[in-house]
Amino acid sequence: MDALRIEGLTKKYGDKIAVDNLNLSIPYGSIYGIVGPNGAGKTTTLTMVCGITKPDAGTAWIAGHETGTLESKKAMGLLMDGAPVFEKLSGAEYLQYLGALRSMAEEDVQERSRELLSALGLADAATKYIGDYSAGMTKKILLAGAILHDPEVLILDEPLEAVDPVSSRMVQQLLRSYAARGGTVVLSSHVMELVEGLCDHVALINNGQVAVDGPLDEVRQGKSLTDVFVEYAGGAEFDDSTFTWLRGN
Ligand SMILES: Nc1ncnc2c1ncn2[C@@H]1O[C@H](COP(=O)(O)OP(=O)(O)OP(=O)(O)O)[C@@H](O)[C@H]1O
Repeated sequence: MDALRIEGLTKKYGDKIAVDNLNLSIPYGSIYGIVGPNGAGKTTTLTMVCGITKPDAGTAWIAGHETGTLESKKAMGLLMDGAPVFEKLSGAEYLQYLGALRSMAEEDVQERSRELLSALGLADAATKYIGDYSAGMTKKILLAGAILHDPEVLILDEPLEAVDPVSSRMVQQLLRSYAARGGTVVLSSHVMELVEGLCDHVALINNGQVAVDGPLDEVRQGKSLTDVFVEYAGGAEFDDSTFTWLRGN
């Protein structure tokens, strides 16, 4: 059984096929990177996987539980880039709220919150409104919220974009340690160095489909992930004869 299995997921917006009969198998204990160009369908795929967006066809299973079921929601921790946040809760209150929602024992929530806030450099901001957090601080408190209940699978949409290098290193260590203990991380990112340094598996999504996937070294075949990305996703050459108006006289 896979930690996350996606079969035939499809989503259209009008005439645009955002996700096109997409299949993916993500093994337990892996740190799985999903990469692809802007508009490739990464976020749409992840929102369907976690039950936020209803697919037109296909389904997914999280730790063996079909998407949308209570069991699937219990099994996952979720960080969605751009999702609304509780601006009028402090970081500590947000974690308390999530703990209560998950019926966690109060002392567990206290202890885990303390550890998470401290590790993520948010201890001093624990009593500050999330609405007053910077973009990176918001990412980190959402990550703390995703991991608080020790889920089987963490689904993280662009978790480290806007996070400073010190915190990013700490988060990566946290994710590695979580995966080494059997947890599964599925993350999307545009930072190829991050994916190369952190993930053991990768899938490149292009035009709503998986262009290539597998263990990182098999996908890379001795090349950099950026080269593989450009190979599959293509890239326009910059034409120096254009933009003549840019600082032109
Ligand atoms: N709610 C929506 N209504 C209409 N079109 C949408 C909607 N959500 C996504 N799309 C379209 O679906 C396609 C896939 O978008 P998606 O956000 O999944 O891409 P992505 O790979 O996450 O991109 P990025 O790397 O820029 O975050 C895009 O063409 C986008 O315009």
